[in-house]
Amino acid sequence: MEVVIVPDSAAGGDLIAEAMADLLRRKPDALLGVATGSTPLPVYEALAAKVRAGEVDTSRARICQLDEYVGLPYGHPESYRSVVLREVVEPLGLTDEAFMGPDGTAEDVAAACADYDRALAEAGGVDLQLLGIGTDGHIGFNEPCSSLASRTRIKTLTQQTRQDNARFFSGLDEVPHHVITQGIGTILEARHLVLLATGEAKADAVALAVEGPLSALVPASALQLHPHATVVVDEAAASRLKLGDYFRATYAAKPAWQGL
Ligand SMILES: N[C@@H]1[C@@H](O)[C@H](O)[C@@H](COP(=O)(O)O)O[C@@H]1O
Repeated sequence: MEVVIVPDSAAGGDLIAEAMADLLRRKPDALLGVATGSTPLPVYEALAAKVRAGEVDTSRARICQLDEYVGLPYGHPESYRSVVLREVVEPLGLTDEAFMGPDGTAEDVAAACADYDRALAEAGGVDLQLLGIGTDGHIGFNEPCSSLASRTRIKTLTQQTRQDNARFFSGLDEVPHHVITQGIGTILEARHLVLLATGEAKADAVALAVEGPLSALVPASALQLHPHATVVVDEAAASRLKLGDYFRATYAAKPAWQGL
């Protein structure tokens, strides 16, 4: 696992957008897995700016969702499908054709989950999966004690996560209890995992994920199992890392040709 400590969220966004652009220059139809929440927005803004500046062509890029609420009506502004279309697909000038996600409106949720895992595999697998982290250490919507081998499935949100996400809804009661999320096993199949965490509120979760034991209690610790995992954190999110100085020195000495 590589840990990169950046001064602020904008620098983290630039760094990851450049990694995505670099991937798309090598593989124009790369499948990019995207995350929702506030944290990844600087990544999407920086990537869209690169497209406008002619630095990268995303016209053949493919985008896939990490997770979804169950039961929000199609077109609900806070369904993750709507969020990803609004924040990623449209700004990159892509159409719905380039986009795939699990069906949170399906009557047969188990079948929708299995369908999504199959669709990801048939698409050739995810090339780069961007992740955020919940304050409880979740990735996607894999809450604490999710199996490290889990596949895409339905999960029940913790009260903490529902409270954290209530800001996107008119109140806590509006936040669904159930979600579909790529499993931890599914996420680990992506070729490159990039987790972005910013702000003091994520510092404990980051320290446990990076330096704690591998544990289902901290789902993000599963990144320790992945051969190509990059954790990008700002100073506040890095503040509880014991090895912060080592991570800084290692990144400062990294040959530029290696990229992320
Ligand atoms: N399912 C999403 C996660 O993918 C995201 O990482 C998390 C943190 O969001 P934020 O970046 O807004 O803190 O929120 C939700 O739970």
